[in-house]
Amino acid sequence: MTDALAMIRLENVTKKFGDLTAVDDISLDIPEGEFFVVLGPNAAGKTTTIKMMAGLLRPTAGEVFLGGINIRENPVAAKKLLSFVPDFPFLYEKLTPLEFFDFVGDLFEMPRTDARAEAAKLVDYLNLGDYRHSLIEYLSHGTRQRVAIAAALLHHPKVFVIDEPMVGLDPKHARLVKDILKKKSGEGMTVFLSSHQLNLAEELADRVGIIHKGKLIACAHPQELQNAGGSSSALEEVFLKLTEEEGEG
Ligand SMILES: Nc1ncnc2c1ncn2[C@@H]1O[C@H](COP(=O)(O)OP(=O)(O)OP(=O)(O)O)[C@@H](O)[C@H]1O
Repeated sequence: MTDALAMIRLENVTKKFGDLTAVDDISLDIPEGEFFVVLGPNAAGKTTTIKMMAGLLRPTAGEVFLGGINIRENPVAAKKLLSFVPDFPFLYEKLTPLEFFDFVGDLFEMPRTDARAEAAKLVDYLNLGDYRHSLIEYLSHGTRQRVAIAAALLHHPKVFVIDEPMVGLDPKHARLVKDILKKKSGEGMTVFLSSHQLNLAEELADRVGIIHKGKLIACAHPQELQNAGGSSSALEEVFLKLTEEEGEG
């Protein structure tokens, strides 16, 4: 992966809110097709990092690049590569999922026939068939979450950023979401996923990053992290040890 173009690049990114440094000088390169999972305790700075990647927050210092494009200098071109699913996605309540997919397809200037063909595949895959004509306002949290993920996948994003994707999903639908993200990553989509679920990182990640107190304190293949924690440590032990040691210093 030496000189491959990083699909996501954070260059000395810092975000301050008044006196609080929420993200502290993070640098990170994520190559095309990598499945990157970021872990960290509450208030570590994960969502703030993600919002800077998605162009929703401007770093106090440092730069973010998507596909080599500086998101501050060229936000529209950078965001065309991106899909971002927040932990509580915004959806238009008065649309049905199919109407919403049409809307998203138009937003990304997809030909209607392509958008509908892709939407049909995603509806099928994510088990949304029974709800495709229901108003979004009547859907359960887990169903809405799947609608948001389907909408985000519709335009074949190069970079897929998702904050806490499994919240509210039952085991069957969590499995479907994990499988489709892993499959898309295998096809070249770069995934940046934030979670509290360590097993998710063990299962899916090509690389795991641990953010604590705004700093990226570890970044490696899950197995390497486990090895670093002792012969057969579970990722949980490594995570607890790293975030505890850094804790009261
Ligand atoms: N808009 C804001 N104004 C002031 N402080 C903020 C703002 N957004 C986040 N913070 C603070 O920045 C720190 C990092 O928050 P962030 O939401 O990035 O953490 P997180 O790692 O996503 O946490 P969690 O796992 O609890 O969701 C926290 O102390 C939070 O209170």
